[in-house]
Amino acid sequence: MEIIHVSAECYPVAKVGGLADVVGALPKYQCRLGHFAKVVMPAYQTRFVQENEFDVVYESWVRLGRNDYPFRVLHERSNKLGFDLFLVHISGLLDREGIYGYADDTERFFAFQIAVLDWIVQWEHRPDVLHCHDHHAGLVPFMTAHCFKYRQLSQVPTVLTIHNAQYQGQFGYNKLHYMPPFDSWKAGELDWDGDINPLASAIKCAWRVTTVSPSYLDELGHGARGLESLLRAERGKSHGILNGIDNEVWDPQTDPMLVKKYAHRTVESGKRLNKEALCRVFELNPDHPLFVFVGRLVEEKGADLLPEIFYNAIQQSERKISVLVLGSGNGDTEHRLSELKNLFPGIYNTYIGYNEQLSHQMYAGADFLLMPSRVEPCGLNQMYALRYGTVPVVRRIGGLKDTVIDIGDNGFGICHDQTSAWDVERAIQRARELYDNKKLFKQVRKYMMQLDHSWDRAAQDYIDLYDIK
Ligand SMILES: Nc1ncnc2c1ncn2[C@@H]1O[C@H](COP(=O)(O)OP(=O)(O)O[C@H]2O[C@H](CO)[C@@H](O)[C@H](O)[C@H]2O)[C@@H](O)[C@H]1O
Repeated sequence: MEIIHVSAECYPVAKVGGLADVVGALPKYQCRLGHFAKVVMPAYQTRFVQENEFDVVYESWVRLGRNDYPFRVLHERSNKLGFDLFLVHISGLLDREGIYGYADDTERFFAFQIAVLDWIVQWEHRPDVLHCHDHHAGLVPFMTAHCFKYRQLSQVPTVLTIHNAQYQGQFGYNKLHYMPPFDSWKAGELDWDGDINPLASAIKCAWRVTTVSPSYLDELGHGARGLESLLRAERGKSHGILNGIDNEVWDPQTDPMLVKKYAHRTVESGKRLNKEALCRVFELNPDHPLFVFVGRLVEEKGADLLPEIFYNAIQQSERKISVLVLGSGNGDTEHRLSELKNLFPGIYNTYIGYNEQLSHQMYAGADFLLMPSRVEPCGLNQMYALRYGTVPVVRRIGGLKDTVIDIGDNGFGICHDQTSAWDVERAIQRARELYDNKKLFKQVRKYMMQLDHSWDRAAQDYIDLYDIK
């Protein structure tokens, strides 16, 4: 089967969050199952793009309104990622250092999707599936179904994977003319609530819709930033497939970013050395349980509550915990988290920014990883934590509910039901009790490191889904 993944992110080419991890791993595992999975994404100015070699496989131009943008499709030469990687290079639009957050993001991703289809439609053969990830690829199902110039692709099944329905990419009808000529009777399939909404359009037009965990699919029916009724209406073609993790990138036995590599048999000494190194850099006490948070500092992750949670938890523990935060996002949260350093030197520290290596070192060096998310479609961090022997402290929601079992239920994590400071503080207290129960703590760590969350299962689940005809 030939599967084309269309995405805005792919690790290690360009990463903002979990979308990149999934698109960097799923195709690799699909190829290992004997299929031809490929990724096509924008050519940003990232290190990976600058340091690797590419061949030009197609050249043309995209028209957006009155502007013409020449574009090139580049193919990575060495198959470095374990699948074919194609980049769409559009000068002036996509070739920037950042991935999102520009005033013309609508134009950028519109042009990207048109370029992708212009390229694919002139192939001599048809791919078996176009697999679109999130709203940046959300106009593809509409375009293949209704744009005249893509008629030859109209029979190619399209799959939409929703990694996060909080972001929908909506824009006004003043940009409708960017769309290549289409059957205007079908314009309603672009619309949601008076806007053109790429995510809603993809939910309507895609052949199948998937979410990144089964619980998230259920939750979207009553919380999806306005798309609840649409998701309920399209439930029949929707499936929840739990993400996996790339066991090769995330393996404490081989991870080159760690100070000391370790396996489940050597978890105690291995984690101790990583913890000491981390605590040295951030001036924390390695004898206290180390709680960490890694992620985007946004409300959906519960990051706005972290300053209050840490303030209270540090007092409640009589200053006998260590805390380290890595993340960036909301300016006010960043500021409040940084301020806390002045109150609790030697106990609390924070790194505002993005740092892949530090994230690995934190999963390895920490005792507990906090994820007090309000919304968590799947969550990968908790699965990385499990693999590195770090106990996840999570809210029971979305994929967190599907992957973490509380120690009270003979599991390996600490769960709480709400995203409130009180709930998280209670959970931290339970975590301290677990830390003090050395025998149980050791047992739990060893056990969770042997859980299998690799992509093998989920990669096959997607293949089974494409196969339903
Ligand atoms: N400052 C920083 N420095 C270094 N690394 C950082 C970082 N901030 C985040 N990361 C990394 O980014 C990734 C975050 O992945 P998540 O799946 O937890 O969340 P995200 O909300 O981005 O993804 C969305 O898509 C994924 C994939 O489907 C879903 O799991 C998730 O629930 C959904 O919200 C992890 O690899 C984490 O280590």
